[in-house]
Amino acid sequence: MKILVDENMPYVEPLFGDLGDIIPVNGRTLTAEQVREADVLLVRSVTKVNAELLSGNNKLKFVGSATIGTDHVDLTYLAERNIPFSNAPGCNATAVGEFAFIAMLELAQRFNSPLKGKVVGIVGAGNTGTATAKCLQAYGIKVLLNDPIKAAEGDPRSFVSLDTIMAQADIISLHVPITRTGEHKTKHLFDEARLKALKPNTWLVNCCRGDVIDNQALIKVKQQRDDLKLVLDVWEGEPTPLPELVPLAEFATPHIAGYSLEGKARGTFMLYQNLCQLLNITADKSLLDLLPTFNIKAVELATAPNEKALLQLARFVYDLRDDDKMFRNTFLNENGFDTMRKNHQHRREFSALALAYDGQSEVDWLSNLGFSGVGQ
Ligand SMILES: NC(=O)c1ccc[n+]([C@@H]2O[C@H](COP(=O)([O-])OP(=O)(O)OC[C@H]3O[C@@H](n4cnc5c(N)ncnc54)[C@H](O)[C@@H]3O)[C@@H](O)[C@H]2O)c1
Ligand SMILES: O=C(O)[C@H](O)[C@H](O)COP(=O)(O)O
Repeated sequence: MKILVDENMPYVEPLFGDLGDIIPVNGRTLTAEQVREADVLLVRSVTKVNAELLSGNNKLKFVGSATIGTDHVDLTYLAERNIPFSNAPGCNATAVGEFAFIAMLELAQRFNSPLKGKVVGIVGAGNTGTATAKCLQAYGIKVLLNDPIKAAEGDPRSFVSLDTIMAQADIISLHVPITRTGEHKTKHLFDEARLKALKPNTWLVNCCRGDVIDNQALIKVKQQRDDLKLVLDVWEGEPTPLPELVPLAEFATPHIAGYSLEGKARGTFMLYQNLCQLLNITADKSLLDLLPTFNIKAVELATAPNEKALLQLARFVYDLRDDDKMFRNTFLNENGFDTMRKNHQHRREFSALALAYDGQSEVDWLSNLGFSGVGQ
């Protein structure tokens, strides 16, 4: 069996090695010719999976995408051809939630404006929005959720309108899929008018899809409003963001909010489980065996951490400043955006770090945030 795999998908060899021949490919430049003989195709978000790519292949048994988003896949075409497909919903939700939370802590430190006491509006209350809210609520932050689709479906959480978020939130974090049609379309949800209407000193975080914000309008508005602070992980026109926009963001990264080792491993593992099910094979590998041990065994806390100390703990797990610096220095190089994504592998999730502390009840919120071993 020929298994064609995006070269940026980790842990493929230990999971799929027994199932067939693994052929790594560049997902961004993948051609129909390369795909012609594949039995299985495993992609990430940079591969457009459509008739143009697949019409020359008549033996494909499975297409998997190790991602949450499916906007790069023509699902109708796959269904018409009866090619089984699965993505990996939720695989990197914790990574995105922690990324957004850490970015907010970093902004708070940089501008000497504590996160504690602020109100955060989450637009899109699915997997990644909920993971972000979980971190914020563990830390005692008031969260407002906007998701008209979930509200209509009867989700029992409280929801508010986007206008309420615009009026009340100090920080807005975006977690919607990109949709271009329909009542709730998200393309340019934040257009020039909405960007101009952001209340003074708003922090805007985008780690969903670049074109949820009109990037040209963002440049225009930000150039007139120094009070707005931006965290941008995703960009219109990836892999070539508008060069004028990058310096206007406080933190800028190349679509790696979901790139924790755990998140990436989970994505590949979910596809492994789905393919095994399809082939009627027992999935006997374990996700835990894939991850390396973390290089810090445990951190002993003398007292419950204040916000500055919390940021220090978070930086042990993931120092966003490193990625921001590297991105600014390399994004204009040839293939700079993709090279940084390809080589990205140092980041862990809070659960990788064990904390030791005597008086457990005072720091329950740290275990709610996701850290391990609190109070042991
Ligand atoms: N930067 C990254 O590395 C990264 C990682 C994972 C996911 N993503 C992106 O983030 C998106 C969201 O991921 P998720 O796992 O939370 O998806 P999800 O499907 O679990 O949740 C998305 C939510 O957005 C809601 N929604 C849709 N349109 C809306 C609108 N107009 N206003 C408010 N809410 C709306 C939906 O009802 C849904 O609940 C993905 O589609 C993907 O594009 C990016
Ligand atoms: O939708 C997703 O899951 C993310 O956007 C994904 O993590 C992006 O990473 P890629 O698949 O491009 O490596």
